[in-house]
Amino acid sequence: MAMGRRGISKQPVLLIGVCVFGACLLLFLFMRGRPAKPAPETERSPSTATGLDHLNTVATTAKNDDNELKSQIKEAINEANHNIERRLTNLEQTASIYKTKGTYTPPVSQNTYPKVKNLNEDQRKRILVTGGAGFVGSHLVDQLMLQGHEVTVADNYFTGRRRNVQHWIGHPNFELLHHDVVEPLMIEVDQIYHLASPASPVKYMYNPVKTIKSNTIGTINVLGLAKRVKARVLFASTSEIYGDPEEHPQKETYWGHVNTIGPRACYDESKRVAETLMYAYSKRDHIDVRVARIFNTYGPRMHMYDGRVVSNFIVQTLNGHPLTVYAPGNQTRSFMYVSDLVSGLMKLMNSNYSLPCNLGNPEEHTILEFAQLVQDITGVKGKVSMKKSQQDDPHKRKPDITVAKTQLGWEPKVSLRDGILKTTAYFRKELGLVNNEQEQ
Ligand SMILES: O=C(O)[C@H]1O[C@H](OP(=O)(O)OP(=O)(O)OC[C@H]2O[C@@H](n3ccc(=O)[nH]c3=O)[C@H](O)[C@@H]2O)[C@H](O)[C@@H](O)[C@@H]1O
Repeated sequence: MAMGRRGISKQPVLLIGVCVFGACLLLFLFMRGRPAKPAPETERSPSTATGLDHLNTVATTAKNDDNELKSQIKEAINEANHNIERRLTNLEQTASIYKTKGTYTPPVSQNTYPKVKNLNEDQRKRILVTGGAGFVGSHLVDQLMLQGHEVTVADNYFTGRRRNVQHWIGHPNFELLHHDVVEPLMIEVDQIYHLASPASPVKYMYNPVKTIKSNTIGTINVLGLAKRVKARVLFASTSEIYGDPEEHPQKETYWGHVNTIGPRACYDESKRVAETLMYAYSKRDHIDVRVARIFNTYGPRMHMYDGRVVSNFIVQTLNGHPLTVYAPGNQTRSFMYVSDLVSGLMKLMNSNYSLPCNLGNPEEHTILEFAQLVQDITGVKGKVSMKKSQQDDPHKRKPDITVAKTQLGWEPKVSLRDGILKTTAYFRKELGLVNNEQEQ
């Protein structure tokens, strides 16, 4: 019996041995048969890359020495497994931080930040910027940080980008939350700049219901937070609440002319409701509110494919493509550089003025003139390609900024020429037409 058992038990061992050897041989032949074309480094994790390179080396050097081959392959597989386990542990740690804190700020290798002011406890405010990773939001965050405040950014990254605030990540005064304002947020703050909303017509028309939710439910959530923690709120409203205006230039007292069922209504009407909510909460719950009606703003950190006219024209010019002008071309806009807007927003927030306030540059141009200006300023000649008109596109727009001048002592400072030059320099970099060092 004993002899029989020993005889039977030898067979599976032998079988397993043959299988392992066969598998290794197949792997060896497979590696040898593969063309020597490694995947690009960016597509491979370091652990996978190390493991595969090792296997390749083993497979090509071991030749006929099967035992050596087997043990080296085993070693390579162990090493790859070990690396995978290590990376999994790291990911699990990250996930558990995210689960408990609702946020995860990865460590950054750099520890040099732009120099911020050292404010004492009384002067330093805790400030929330919704949409703070967006084009305007990130410039505002820069100024608030430089002034020495504690800044929390909440952004869902629909149009915002982490890279816009990358330079603050890890700073003790800065926190970045991946958060959509349609969900409530529970934090302690003294001031809220509520900027979260898509702003380019192309982007806000992409999902009209989502745009409406961001501006209505999002604003209710922000006002709810303001009520709980007694924070002052500034809402980023827009010149679009005037619709296709019948009064020119537009004063804050003008009630507007909006097509409630047109393609722009999701933005225009939800911004109008948001303004209404601001004053309804203010009246009922005594919340301190500010409403900025922002006119066409441009500058660095606009997305290359944002879709608005300034980024479109500059990128088209630099790419040598025709400039797309929507008919008729004699519609007008007044363009403000982003740093002017940021100083206006901060002045309004810290003023005693609580009624809506226009922030814009009153210098008005037709779109055809603007196309010519972009070419003159950049020094690159291009063609104009006339496209069919956009439904409900406002025919004219120009802010009356008397209120901002008298109540805030604010007016724009950056000329269109300087602003376009700075923005062009930014897009040159984005397009890879110049390296970073050259531009700085
Ligand atoms: O800043 C504002 O006051 C508001 O206006 C903008 O809307 P709009 O003025 O239509 O912005 P653009 O998309 O830049 O268009 C400006 C004009 O240029 C025209 N355009 C746009 C893009 C293009 O490639 N070609 C072109 O001729 C448009 O038809 C429009 O007449 C945005 O909707 C809002 O973010 C903002 O609140």
